[in-house]
Amino acid sequence: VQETVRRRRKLKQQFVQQSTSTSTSSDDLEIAKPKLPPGPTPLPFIGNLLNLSKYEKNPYDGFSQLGKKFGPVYSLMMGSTPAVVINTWDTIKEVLITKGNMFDSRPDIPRFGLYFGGDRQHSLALCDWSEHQKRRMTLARSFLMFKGHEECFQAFKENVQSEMPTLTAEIDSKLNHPIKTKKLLSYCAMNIFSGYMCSKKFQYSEENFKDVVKNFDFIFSDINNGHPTDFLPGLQPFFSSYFNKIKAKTQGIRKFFLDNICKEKLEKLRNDPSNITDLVDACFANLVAENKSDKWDFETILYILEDLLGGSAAISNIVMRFLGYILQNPEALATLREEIDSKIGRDRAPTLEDRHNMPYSQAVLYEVLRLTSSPIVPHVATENATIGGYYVEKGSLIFLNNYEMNLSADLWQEPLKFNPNRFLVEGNLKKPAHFIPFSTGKRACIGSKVVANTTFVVITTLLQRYDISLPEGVTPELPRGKISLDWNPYELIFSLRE
Ligand code: HEM
Repeated sequence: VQETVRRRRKLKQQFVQQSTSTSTSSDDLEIAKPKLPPGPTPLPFIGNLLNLSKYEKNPYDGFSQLGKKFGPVYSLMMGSTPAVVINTWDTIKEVLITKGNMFDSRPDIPRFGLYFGGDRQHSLALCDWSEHQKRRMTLARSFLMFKGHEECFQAFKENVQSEMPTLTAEIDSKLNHPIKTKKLLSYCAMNIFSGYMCSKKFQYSEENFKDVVKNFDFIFSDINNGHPTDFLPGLQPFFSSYFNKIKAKTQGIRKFFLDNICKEKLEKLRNDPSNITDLVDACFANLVAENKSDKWDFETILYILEDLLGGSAAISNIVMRFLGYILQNPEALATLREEIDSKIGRDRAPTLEDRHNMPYSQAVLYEVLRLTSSPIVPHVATENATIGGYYVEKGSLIFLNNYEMNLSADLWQEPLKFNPNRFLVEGNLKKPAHFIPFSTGKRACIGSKVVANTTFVVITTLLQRYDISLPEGVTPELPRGKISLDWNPYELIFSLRE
């Protein structure tokens, strides 16, 4: 502990010296006197992990509780890694926007590499920022955020809508009985994603496809939960079978895409390099780029595909949560139905364009996201810096407490109550600036539009066609602080509407 404190004092001194040597005005000299954030005293080896141990299921709740004692910005030692927790909108903005370039890395957690063939830099979400990442994200964003890409939006729209008859046919074959709904929604979401990104869809009955979707859900759930080795890497030898399981599952996923998508796609591109019809083609175009520095290797593309297709697991989980909440809130369900019946009716299928005309359905999604309170992936300081006037050393982990932004009684009335109307003002959708379920700034989520659009079409299709209920005695468990639910969290019963 003394060593850590000594090291941090030395770093602070260096930082102050650096700042003062380049300062010219008295204002700059003021800025050059930051104080260290307060925080609980760390123990040797484990740091402050004990302070968080009783919040194992939702560490961000723990971050909020410790904030009541230590203030809105405080320091922790996660094992031997220094960390800073920030609990206010002003400091979150400072990290994500004003000083975004100083906090754009990700933590070096052993599992992060394991998901991506041993190197987390292969991942879009878990890598540090780099020129290579910028190029990958520019390409991915153009396909997923649709900005200025009307043809992408149209292709996505056709994909989502054309998957709905497959989903309803599956449900129709099991009417009035409990159905493993999350499983069906996972197949549906994966087909929408692979249809759109790779121009390829699969049968829900294909064994390989079923395995890969289940493996993706496992990995997604694993990422959503913490693990003892994250901050105590010395424990890795005790978890070798768990690590091997992750390795086997991710290798299986990669092999599936290699065999079922990439080989075919490469062949097509070799025959006609100008024939670019989807995101995989656009990635492969970089494989054969003429300028050497623009070239991507085959692995890069495989991992991009894996990362983005894996996003489909977020969809099935959030749709399950959406259904779980409205089934427990009959008033919201009735209002949602009324909106569907009045704006779409019963005679035509819902379309993506309907979304902008249906603010209540959007407000319900916001309320589901607020109560879910999925964390922002931790950022890492790339240089010595300050947050809220406190000194933060290079390499510190930054926990941006979204849970506090979503559930603080200072920011919301009756924060634990399910009330979509809080997002409506005179019938129009309104969201407070501090509500950022997809984060903001240079590392913000690029899946937000895909989430909003897919969830909208799936939910409206189901509610337009079916009465949905929970089996007798079942109450959905909807844990906060993560998106993922179990593989079969609760079954649902569908019957055709009168
Ligand atoms: C309900 C669903 C989802 C939620 C709540 C969500 C939320 C988030 C959040 C909070 C971040 C971290 C941003 C930051 O560190 O500042 C993130 C990153 C990311 N998300 Fe999502 N996400 C969802 C679904 C998706 C989907 C479906 C995709 C892909 C199709 C996706 C792709 C990504 C990527 C690639 C990043 C990394 C961005 C970067 O590090 O530069 N997300 N997401």
